[in-house]
Amino acid sequence: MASSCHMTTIIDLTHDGTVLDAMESTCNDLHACNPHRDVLSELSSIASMQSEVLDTAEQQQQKHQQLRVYLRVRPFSKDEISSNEDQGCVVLENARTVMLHAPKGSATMKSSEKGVGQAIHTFSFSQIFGPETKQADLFEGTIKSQVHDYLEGKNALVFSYGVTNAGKTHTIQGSQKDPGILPQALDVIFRHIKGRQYEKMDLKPYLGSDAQYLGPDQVQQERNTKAAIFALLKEENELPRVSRVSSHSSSTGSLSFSVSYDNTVEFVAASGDRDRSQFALWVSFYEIYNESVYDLLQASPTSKTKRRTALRVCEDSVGNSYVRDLKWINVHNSEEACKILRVGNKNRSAASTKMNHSSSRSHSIFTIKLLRIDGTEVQTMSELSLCDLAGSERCGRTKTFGERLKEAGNINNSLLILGKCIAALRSNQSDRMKNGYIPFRESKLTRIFQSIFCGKGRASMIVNINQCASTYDETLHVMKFSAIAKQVVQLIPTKCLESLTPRLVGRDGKPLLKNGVIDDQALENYLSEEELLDEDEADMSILPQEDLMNVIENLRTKLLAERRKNLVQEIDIRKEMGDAMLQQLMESEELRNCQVAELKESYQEKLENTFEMYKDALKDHAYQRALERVEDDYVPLEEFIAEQEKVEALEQKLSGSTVGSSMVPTKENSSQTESVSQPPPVAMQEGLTVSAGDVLTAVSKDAEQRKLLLKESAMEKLGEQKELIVSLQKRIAVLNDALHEAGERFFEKTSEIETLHKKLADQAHDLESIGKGSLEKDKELALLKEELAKLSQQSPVQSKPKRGFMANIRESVTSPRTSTIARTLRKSVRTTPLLKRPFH
Ligand SMILES: Nc1ncnc2c1ncn2[C@@H]1O[C@H](COP(=O)(O)OP(=O)(O)OP(=O)(O)O)[C@@H](O)[C@H]1O
Repeated sequence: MASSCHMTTIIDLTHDGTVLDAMESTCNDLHACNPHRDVLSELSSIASMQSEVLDTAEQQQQKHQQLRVYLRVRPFSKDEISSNEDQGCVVLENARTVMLHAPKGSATMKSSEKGVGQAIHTFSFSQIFGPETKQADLFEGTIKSQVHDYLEGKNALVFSYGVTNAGKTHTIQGSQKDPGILPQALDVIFRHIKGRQYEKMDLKPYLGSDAQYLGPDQVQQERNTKAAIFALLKEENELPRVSRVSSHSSSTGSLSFSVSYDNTVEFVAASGDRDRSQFALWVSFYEIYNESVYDLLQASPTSKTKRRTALRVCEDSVGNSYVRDLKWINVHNSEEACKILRVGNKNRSAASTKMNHSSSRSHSIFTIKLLRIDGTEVQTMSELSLCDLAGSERCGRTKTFGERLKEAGNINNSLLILGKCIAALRSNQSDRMKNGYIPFRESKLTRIFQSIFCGKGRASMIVNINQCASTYDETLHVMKFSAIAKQVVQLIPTKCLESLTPRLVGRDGKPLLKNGVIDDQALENYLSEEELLDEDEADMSILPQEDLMNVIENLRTKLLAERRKNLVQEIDIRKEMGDAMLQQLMESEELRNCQVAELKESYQEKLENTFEMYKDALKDHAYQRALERVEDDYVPLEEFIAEQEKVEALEQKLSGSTVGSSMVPTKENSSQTESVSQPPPVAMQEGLTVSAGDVLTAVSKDAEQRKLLLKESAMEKLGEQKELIVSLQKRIAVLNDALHEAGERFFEKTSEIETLHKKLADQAHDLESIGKGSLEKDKELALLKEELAKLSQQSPVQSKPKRGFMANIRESVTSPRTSTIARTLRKSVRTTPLLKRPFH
């Protein structure tokens, strides 16, 4: 089997020894499949810190306070079984360990087959709840202790996390027969405060952690608001009822909860010493969609054009975040609370339908604030929030575009920031010296629950998964995220509870209560929330003036320091950027110079070669011409020497005959003489009477003359050749100049050619559009022709003039255009090879 040859990753975060390796492998795998790589670097750092063994007492305590992360596995639906989703991907090893086997075809399996990542992963949780787990058991095993702490005045936050359709809402809200942890918690709370309810409705949660005293008119206003909200359900004519026989039940209208959980007795017993206290319960229900907060108790506008009002997240004077203008409704029993839940669900689905998005794309938060009141004094105020997170699937899978992409981005972003905060918290906790930045303010979700993560309450997470093979990769991603979340240790200082005592504030920022008695003067000065809230972000106006001045002074100092820091940073950045730009400019300048030099060199070489070629050609030509001229009159030297020798021989012969007797030339001799010296001496022709001495003299004179003639002609030719050479040299110089000039012109022409290239491209483009236009015109013409043909058929009398008309159209529409195009085409055809011809 393929999976057997792949390595198994054990991510057992409860055993210190294995943590390091496990986290590292988690991070590696996340790198392979998770787009949020920056979180992962932070997560890797957690892994390294985990290597420290938790064995001191303090660390042991921390271990107990680790963020509790539970796993709930949803059972298969019938459809899923029939579509072969059950491929044994999720195997529960024991109550704390689960093994994930990548199915065939999943990205994880493909990666592991390529040698990246593993096909089998093991994860451990605080507790695992299998598919058969009952809702009551889940409540018992998960948030029961948190609800207990809540009743004692501590804050609690529960996240329900997982991909869409994994069972998050089922876990929180449940169904009619199977109520989730929220109705069960409400049931427990109301059973706890039964008979001790503060009925007056005049003490209400205010800002982040304070309480507000309401005047009679304001109380009336609260009643009206509550009635108006409940009225939204009246049309459905469902009366919620709580029936408790052997089990406890509550209703949310269409959701009629039957709560079988019955462990509230222990809570009541535990708080027996506080019997004198009374309790007021206020609830709110809101959602965070696309990084905007919307009150789910505010009916969404019916008009399509009207938008829902987004609420602002603010901080009070002690840094507690709260949603400004959020509706808080005083509820007296589970039914009322569940009605609120139902109204919220209704508004949520109405808004999502109107906006054309699935409600699972928003985070919904149901908050219950419990005020413990002694007389007229609010002793404690605790908060229980149940947060049903949006589906955790990523963009790639959902194939989102436009608004959906933004939405998916925001969902992923808030979950990413949640992950970042968790990682940063863990990192800071591991290294006491470290005080790293925790990006709470980067998403609405983390900003609202910042105080809980910072020790003002306990958080837990219920991770929901389905076992479907088709969603395996997403499920693995969810598991890895939760493995990291489980590493967060929540340090909750015991002193923190004292600071939770809510204050009632007046106009001057002083508490309305003095020693447990309402200060009438302060009450008179009491301003409405609207008047107090000048600032959007932090409601500083509720502070005493002195404190306010201090705060302002502090802020001013901080601002100055921050500005200075910014200025220095800006200067540094500017300098850095300037240097970088200068460097870049210099580099590009150098590159350009090199290119120019190279180009110059290559052209110079080409020019020199061309020049040499021309020079050689000219020399050759000049030489040939000179040779041609000389050839006509040229007497070869050998011939000349042979002639001279003959003359000399003749001279010798003649001198011989002068010494002996008078020489009578024989026929032979005369013919010899004739052949040797031409023309023969006149005396010889005249008769044999001429003496030999005279003949000799005449012959030698003739030879002398011939010599002189030859010499003169040779000298003449030499002079001519010299002149020719000089003139050729001059011509070469002229040609040199011309070549230089040609070189320069070549550069000019090259740039011109480039421009022409561009023009040509433009013209080709124009031509194309003209061509298109021409086609259209042709079509029109064809239509016209058709119409004309039809018309001519209809009225034969007019056929002659129509033909002429058509011919005109053809001539005026077709010919000029065709000729223009043809001309342009011809031109471009002629131009192209010219431009392409290389320069020699
Ligand atoms: N433990 C369970 N037992 C039986 N049915 C369950 C369980 N968990 C979920 N379901 C059913 O599975 C379906 C999907 O559950 P649910 O709507 O809670 O998923 P979800 O994660 O909240 O989805 P979304 O993100 O779309 O809100 C519902 O029909 C629900 O009734």
